Amino acid sequence: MRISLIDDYEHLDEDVEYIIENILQENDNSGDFKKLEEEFYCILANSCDCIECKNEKCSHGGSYEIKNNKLLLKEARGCDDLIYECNENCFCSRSHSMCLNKLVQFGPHEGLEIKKFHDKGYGLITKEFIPKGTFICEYAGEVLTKNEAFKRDQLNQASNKMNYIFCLNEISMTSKDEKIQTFIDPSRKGNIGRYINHSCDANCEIISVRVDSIIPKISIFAKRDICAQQEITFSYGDVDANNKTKMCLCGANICKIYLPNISFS
Ligand SMILES: C[S@@+](CC[C@H](N)C(=O)[O-])C[C@H]1O[C@@H](n2cnc3c(N)ncnc32)[C@H](O)[C@@H]1O
Repeated sequence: MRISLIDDYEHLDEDVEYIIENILQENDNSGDFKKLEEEFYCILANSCDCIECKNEKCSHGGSYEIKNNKLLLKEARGCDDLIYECNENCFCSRSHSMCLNKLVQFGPHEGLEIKKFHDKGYGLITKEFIPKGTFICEYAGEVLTKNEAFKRDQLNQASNKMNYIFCLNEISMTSKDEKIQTFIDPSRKGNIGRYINHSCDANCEIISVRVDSIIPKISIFAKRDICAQQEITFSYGDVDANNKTKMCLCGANICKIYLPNISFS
């Protein structure tokens, strides 16, 4: 755990454990778990040796920029750009020099609040104005194997429970045909991100950010300005034509009527 990560949020429900970063699921003695465990504890070796990581010249740089004294996601960044933040192995960390490539690793935005909605359970709102490009929080929980995610999803569906499992799909850099899938479940152990509801006209987007692990951090950024008291939302994905089970209650004009389900393909 990084000492610099500050997260003072709490769950309202005592049955849910508050964790500030992803943790690995329990060992189920499967081969898939062994592989996931290796990835989870593998440290990324791509450290930079900049005196000051101020811009694209840093091997990690170019994704964030300072606007009105705030470090925000850069407007002009390419959609396919992967974000690797500087980490403890970088020269900037040892020398405590200027670094603009550290954001997600410091923890969630302040001023978020869990609010009870009458129709869709809890949701997350902001007490203050949030400018476009602000990092809101990570969607942190248990990192699962695909098999475990599938099993938990089946149980959730059978008991008509809320679904918290998120599947992040990334295209491999080495083979375009290969998909990298990361399954995060904050239903039993998670952070403040677990309260973010879906909207068909979401004000936030998901961006994968890596700091010192191969496992990406599912990071939620504001994709437009968000006013005080507004609900924070992101899109859970596309609605699967063969799995229209839950009604979407986002209330957007462009609502697609059904809530997207997790896709395992
Ligand atoms: C990640 S949780 C979000 C937080 C959740 N509302 C709670 O009370 O903890 C996802 C679940 O919230 C509910 N939900 C999220 N967005 C929704 C929406 N737009 N319409 C209806 N229900 C929604 C669904 O039950 C979904 O399975």
